[in-house]
Amino acid sequence: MKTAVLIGFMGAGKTTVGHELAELLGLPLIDTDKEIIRRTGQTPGEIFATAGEASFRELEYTVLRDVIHKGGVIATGGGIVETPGNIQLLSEAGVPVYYLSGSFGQTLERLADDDTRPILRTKTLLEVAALWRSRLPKYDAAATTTVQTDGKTPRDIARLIQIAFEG
Ligand SMILES: Nc1ncnc2c1ncn2[C@@H]1O[C@H](COP(=O)(O)OP(=O)(O)OP(=O)(O)O)[C@@H](O)[C@H]1O
Ligand SMILES: O=C(O)C1=C[C@@H](O)[C@@H](O)[C@H](O)C1
Ligand SMILES: [Mg+2]
Repeated sequence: MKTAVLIGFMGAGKTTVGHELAELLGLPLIDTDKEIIRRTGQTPGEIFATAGEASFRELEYTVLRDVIHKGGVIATGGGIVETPGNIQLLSEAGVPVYYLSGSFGQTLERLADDDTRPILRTKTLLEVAALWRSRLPKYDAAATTTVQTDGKTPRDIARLIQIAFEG
């Protein structure tokens, strides 16, 4: 079965676009955050608060390693590029990796009323901006294709990816 991976910052739309893309491609959707919840019974927020971020990153690596060869649309967590082992898994698998790239303002605006991201709950805006700056080159390096998302609906974005994927 074919595989397409979505990466990008929190709020980029990986989960939302992932649903649309999976439907368009007729593939299952695997969301690494949801898979972690399924396996542990805890949300990312709960794991960050109890076991800590390092434990969450280990779980995230294990999930990506387990699913990368299964086939399907893989919507990753925003911090997937923080673990070098994940970058290696993606590059060794040789699968297309789509980076959902938008402006800082539009991306974070989508999460204004959302308190489920532990990183946004515990960091100041300046710290989130610093995280954004430090992550952009990592998304760029891990991606095989960058998709601009500002002003586009999730369906539009999924269609653009479908065209690139079916090439
Ligand atoms: N292109 C878009 N246009 C408008 N709203 C969007 C778009 N993409 C996502 N959203 C909205 O933004 C919010 C965050 O989207 P989503 O959960 O898909 O982000 P994510 O990239 O999966 O984030 P995370 O890294 O935290 O998992 C949701 O409320 C979603 O409906
Ligand atoms: O950007 C991040 O580091 C995160 C994004 C979410 O998808 C979750 O994976 C978790 O909240 C951490
Ligand atoms: Mg998501």
